[in-house]
Amino acid sequence: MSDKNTPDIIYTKVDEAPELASASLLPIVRKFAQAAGISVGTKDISLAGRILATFPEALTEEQRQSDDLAWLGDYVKTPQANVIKLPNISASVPQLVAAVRELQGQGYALPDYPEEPKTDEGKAVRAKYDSIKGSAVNPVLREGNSDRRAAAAVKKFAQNNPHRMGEWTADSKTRVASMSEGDFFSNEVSATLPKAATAKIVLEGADGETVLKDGVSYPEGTVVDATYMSADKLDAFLAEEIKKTKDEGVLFSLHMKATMMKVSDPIIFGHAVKEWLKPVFEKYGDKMKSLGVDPASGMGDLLERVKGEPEILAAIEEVRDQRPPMYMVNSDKGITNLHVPSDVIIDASMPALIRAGGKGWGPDNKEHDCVCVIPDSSYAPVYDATIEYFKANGKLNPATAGTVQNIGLMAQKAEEYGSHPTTFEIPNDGTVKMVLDDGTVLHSHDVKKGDIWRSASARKAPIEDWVNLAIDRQKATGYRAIFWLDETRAHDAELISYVKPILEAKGVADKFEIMAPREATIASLETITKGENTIAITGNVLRDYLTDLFPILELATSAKMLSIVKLMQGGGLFETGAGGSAPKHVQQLVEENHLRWDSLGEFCALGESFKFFADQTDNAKARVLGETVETATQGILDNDRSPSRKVGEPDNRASHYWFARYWAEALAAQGDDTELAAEFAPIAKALAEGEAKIVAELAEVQGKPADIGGYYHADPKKLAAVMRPSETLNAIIG
Ligand SMILES: NC(=O)C1=CN([C@@H]2O[C@H](COP(=O)(O)OP(=O)(O)OC[C@H]3O[C@@H](n4cnc5c(N)ncnc54)[C@H](OP(=O)(O)O)[C@@H]3O)[C@@H](O)[C@H]2O)C=CC1
Ligand SMILES: O=C(O)CCC(=O)C(=O)O
Ligand SMILES: [Mg+2]
Repeated sequence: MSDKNTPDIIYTKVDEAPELASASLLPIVRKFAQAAGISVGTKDISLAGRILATFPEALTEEQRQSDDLAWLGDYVKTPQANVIKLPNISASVPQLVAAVRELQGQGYALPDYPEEPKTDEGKAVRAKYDSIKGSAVNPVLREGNSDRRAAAAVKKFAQNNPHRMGEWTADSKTRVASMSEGDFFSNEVSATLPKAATAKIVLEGADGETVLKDGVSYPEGTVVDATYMSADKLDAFLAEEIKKTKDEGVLFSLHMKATMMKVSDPIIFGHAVKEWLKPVFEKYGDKMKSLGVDPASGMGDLLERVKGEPEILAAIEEVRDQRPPMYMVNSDKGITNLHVPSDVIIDASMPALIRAGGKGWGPDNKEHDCVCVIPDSSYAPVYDATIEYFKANGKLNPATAGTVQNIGLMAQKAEEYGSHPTTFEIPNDGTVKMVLDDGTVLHSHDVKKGDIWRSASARKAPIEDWVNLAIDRQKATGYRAIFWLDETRAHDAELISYVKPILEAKGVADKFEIMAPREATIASLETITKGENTIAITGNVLRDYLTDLFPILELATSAKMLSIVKLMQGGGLFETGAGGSAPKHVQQLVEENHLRWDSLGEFCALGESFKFFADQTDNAKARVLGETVETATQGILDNDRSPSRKVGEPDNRASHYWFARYWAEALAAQGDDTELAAEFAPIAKALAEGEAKIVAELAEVQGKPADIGGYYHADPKKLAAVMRPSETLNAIIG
């Protein structure tokens, strides 16, 4: 736990593009922070780091690694917590397996990921790996609710420099398809617990009672939901949509969140793989099972396992001809939507498609309209309404559009994103019951084998904190404020029972509207189309979806978002942007030594973190650092120093040079702290004088492959060499 040796600010060590960027940015941050006596430490929450921390018994003394995630999980519950959280990989099974292989290849004697463990030992290893899988980091750190918005300067920049938007036309065939019955939305029941309780989840079937989960405890006032998705209805829906898509002559696409919804969504993804290849599974199902095929791991894994089976491969080819063309992840490499469950992630994929005018890439390497299959209908109406709005009104104009900010209920594993431990693929027909310790049957559903049943919950303290945060933000901005809650949905109705009395008690009920997601989407689009602003006050899933959707439409990317998590115990967690770890960017760096990652999210978080530190500790220098970070960020925008997407043009590393330079110049120019001004004047001068040389040194390395010594577990020396190629800059930063 934290003690006097705990660094003042924790900067997380993560994966993929943001970790590459850190190799260049962090030395700069440390140098500047040091001048104010602020230490910046790192904690490793990367996928590889978490794997190594989980298997100390398999490693040598030198190879062992501390469990930094567990440490951070405690630290975020302390009032002094100050964490800059970069995006990390939420691993699907294929990614987890690849990371283990890479580490084994580097000499770490880790056990293989057991596909179908039979022994107790195998099952224990599997359970450990499963705890690393999916979204295993964010829910642990997010001990507060979410406040995501574009900083005023960022929004202004986007309006003055509008990005390209694809055209929307009324005759677009793009549409959203969701289940109309049998899904999580239709089957949901919800109740608020009048007193603290412990629950047991059981399945009563023909051969007695099976305990699915015991000892789930909830404090008083928790909203507890239960629901299920019918496997039969899901399959029928998928079959129907595959057929309709073929008739409509557009691309078939499936959009899931298999990372964050790590139990339910890979299963649903697996149903889609099975339905797509139905004739193959009917004929060769047993053979494929014996080869270890698990549809939930995707078509990529499946093809790898059947590559020695010409008959099965021929059958797969034959099916392809009967199917509609599929939305592609990489049409050059033949990677489809159904290859890997974590390749197409709904929060990023749907906005990108919408921004492109409803287009996705087909197998012919051309853009086409798409059917967007989002099986559960709880949140699909947001995308459906957006698409219909643009079909009717044409694309959004980023030069004039207002902004949609978000206040999201997130703390303490709120709602669906905390439901993995209480999600089950039902083993036999029967009745699932949620039974409280006083014998009350809280919820009950008749289910069939293969149905996906889950319970989600939201606690009282986070809900109240969320409503109060919304009241604060509305007061600070005066914007139109909408709670995206559907009074006809069981869970939302319970939340509304919390929301209304708080608004009334505070005398602000007239400042807020409550609308179902579809109506709220239309109202928000109408508001921003007029150039006005609105705050979307949402649950956890819509927090995630909307903070990619609106930024991608308004700013071209969610990487530039300010993303603050005001921790409920007083600390601050500063997320860097609202997007992910951009795997494609790593490929580009490795192939042509160009990193197009934009660190604007890091810059925004850094400024907030310094200012928060200043407030907590009365460290006036920290405030100056925070304010000058903002000036530097503004300089990056005003002077167009953000990274380019193309090799040969300034990239992430060059943007860091400019960030350091503008930051040093701002520190040298300010009058609040003469010591800092004196210290940074010569640094600013050296950076300015070295400009031509530094820019040339950074440009020179591009265009050739770069070796970083690993994808999931890069070699720190090689990484530093690649990411800090300018001797002149390094000499100044040290
Ligand atoms: N907070 C967190 O920890 C989060 C983690 N993730 C994880 O990230 C991984 C990838 O997720 P995915 O859904 O593909 O989402 P990403 O946001 O990583 O990728 C979508 C696209 O957005 C663009 N992009 C995102 N961030 C930046 C940036 N800083 N600078 C420039 N462009 C950017 C890139 O577009 P282009 O390629 O066109 O340049 C990128 O390909 C997954 O493992 C996921 O689990 C996802 C979301 C949040
Ligand atoms: O934790 C994850 O897997 C993704 C988180 C995410 O997408 C978000 O918070 O915006
Ligand atoms: Mg997201």
